[in-house]
Amino acid sequence: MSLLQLCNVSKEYHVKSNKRSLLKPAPTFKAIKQINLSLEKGECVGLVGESGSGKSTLAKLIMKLEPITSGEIFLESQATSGRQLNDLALYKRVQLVLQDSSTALHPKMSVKESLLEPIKNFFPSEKEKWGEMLTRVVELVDLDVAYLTRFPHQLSGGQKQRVCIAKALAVQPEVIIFDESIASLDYDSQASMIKMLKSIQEKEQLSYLFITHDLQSSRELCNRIAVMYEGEIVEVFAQWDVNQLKHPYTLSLVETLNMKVTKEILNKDLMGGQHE
Ligand SMILES: Nc1ncnc2c1ncn2[C@@H]1O[C@H](COP(=O)(O)OP(=O)(O)OP(=O)(O)O)[C@@H](O)[C@H]1O
Repeated sequence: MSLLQLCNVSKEYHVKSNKRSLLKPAPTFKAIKQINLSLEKGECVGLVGESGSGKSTLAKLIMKLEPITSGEIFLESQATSGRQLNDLALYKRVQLVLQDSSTALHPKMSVKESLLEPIKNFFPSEKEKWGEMLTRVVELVDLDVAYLTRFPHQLSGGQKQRVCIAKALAVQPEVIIFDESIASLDYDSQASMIKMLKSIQEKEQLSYLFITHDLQSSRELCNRIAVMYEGEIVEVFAQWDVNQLKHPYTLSLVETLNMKVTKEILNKDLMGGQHE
């Protein structure tokens, strides 16, 4: 069985309606429709889709931040729903890194305090190793030790994001879900972040679910890409071969990406020309 497996997962939200009748059931909106998806050990799966397609909802369902309407999510062979797996046991194995590091970090906690928090919570009986665990995550995310005494407002967006990733790594999970975690960074910072995430993944044999609306970043990082459209996974692919892609939305994404890449190459050529 896969490390993480989603089987026929659906999520419906109740919709507020002015014309509610007591005789009819409250109207619902299907945000996630019968999704099947697996993540193997050491694999990175990209979840790509337009805004509102249901990517974050899926992350929330995996993290049990919202209840599933139907279907089941398994961590190895264990169902995560109900009381079968408590929240702490789930968070020990699966961590979520969000886009907005400002809300994820306590403004009055130094970087060191923020990083020690998950270490103390998840390894309470290993006090003698806390220092070692802290050094390990700081090194993994390539964060200068000088930043340990700083507070979030004294860090750049990229540095804050590194702290958030270090916090997730501190738990020593098996799976990390990145929900648009690098989307707010500029192009160069995104590129160095991707390189770092790739190296961490290889070193730690981690599995990633990388949620993004940017196909370029997932192309560099992911083994497989699952494309979401209106609450459904419409295509999963591993080969970047346009001839093998079927869904019109995937094709339009790849076309936009190719246009972007061509534009970047042209821009680079132009810049090169100017320097000569
Ligand atoms: N708590 C909620 N109640 C009702 N509808 C919701 C709720 N949360 C999300 N939705 C709806 O579910 C759909 C999917 O939302 P979701 O946030 O998962 O999309 P997304 O693909 O992550 O979008 P984005 O890329 O913009 O973050 C949207 O139409 C959204 O309005």
